[in-house]
Amino acid sequence: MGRYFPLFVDLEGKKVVVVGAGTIAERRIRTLLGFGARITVIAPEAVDQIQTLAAEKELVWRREAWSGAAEELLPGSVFVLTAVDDPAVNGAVWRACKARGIPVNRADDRSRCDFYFPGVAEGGGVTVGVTAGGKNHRLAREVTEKLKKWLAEI
Ligand SMILES: C[C@@]1(CC(=O)O)C2=NC(=C\c3[nH]c(c(CCC(=O)O)c3CC(=O)O)Cc3[nH]c(c(CC(=O)O)c3CCC(=O)O)/C=C3\N/C(=C\2)[C@@H](CCC(=O)O)[C@]3(C)CC(=O)O)/[C@H]1CCC(=O)O
Ligand SMILES: NC(=O)c1ccc[n+]([C@@H]2O[C@H](COP(=O)([O-])OP(=O)(O)OC[C@H]3O[C@@H](n4cnc5c(N)ncnc54)[C@H](O)[C@@H]3O)[C@@H](O)[C@H]2O)c1
Repeated sequence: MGRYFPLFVDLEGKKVVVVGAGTIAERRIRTLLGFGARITVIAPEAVDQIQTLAAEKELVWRREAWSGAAEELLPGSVFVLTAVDDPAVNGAVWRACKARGIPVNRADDRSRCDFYFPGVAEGGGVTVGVTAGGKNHRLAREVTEKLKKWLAEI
């Protein structure tokens, strides 16, 4: 795998589908909401924070397991994140997205990501996305934290 190009995407008012509503989905949803995305979450169970966001109408939670019927929710999604604790489900979501040409990120398999979810640092009107090329999320976090501190000072 080569290096990934850092693309900056306008998400304001745009649809993003997230499959799974656990710890990883919640962290990523928070980041995406900060960029104005209109999020639909598909999962039978959700962590409290996602339930609260749904109750506050910050996102739409479809309380259902991934299925063929849920595929109808994919069209129009700028990209899809799948962060389910079951590789079979993540694989099914991945295939459905590939069949429709929708960029997809599988949180459990770096080799099945059309894009990586970056560490995001913002400050002083600057947005930085950090990746270690899929090979070292700890390093990505460390660099992101340093950048956040540095950006807060400018
Ligand atoms: C940067 C950050 C953004 C974010 O996630 O928000 C991020 N991972 C973060 C944290 C983190 N990741 C993992 C743990 C738990 C384990 C631990 O503690 O060590 C924790 C810690 C935690 O969750 O606290 C495990 C893990 N990660 C991946 C796999 C699958 C694989 O490698 O194949 C597995 C094994 C899963 C399993 O066990 O099945 C894959 C990916 N993770 C990526 C991004 C993508 C680019 C990475 C890069 O740049 O190199 C990439 C390649 C694809 C993608 O998912 O986009 C964020 C840190 C920044 C922050 O927190 O601010
Ligand atoms: N990329 C990363 O940074 C990273 C970090 C840690 C873990 N992971 C991977 O991400 C996966 C999710 O981690 P987590 O900690 O958020 O898990 P979690 O257990 O907190 O959440 C799993 C979610 O998947 C949902 N789910 C289960 N079956 C489903 C189905 N059939 N259809 C739709 N949703 C379903 C559950 O309801 C729950 O909301 C892990 O299995 C791991 O492989 C990735």
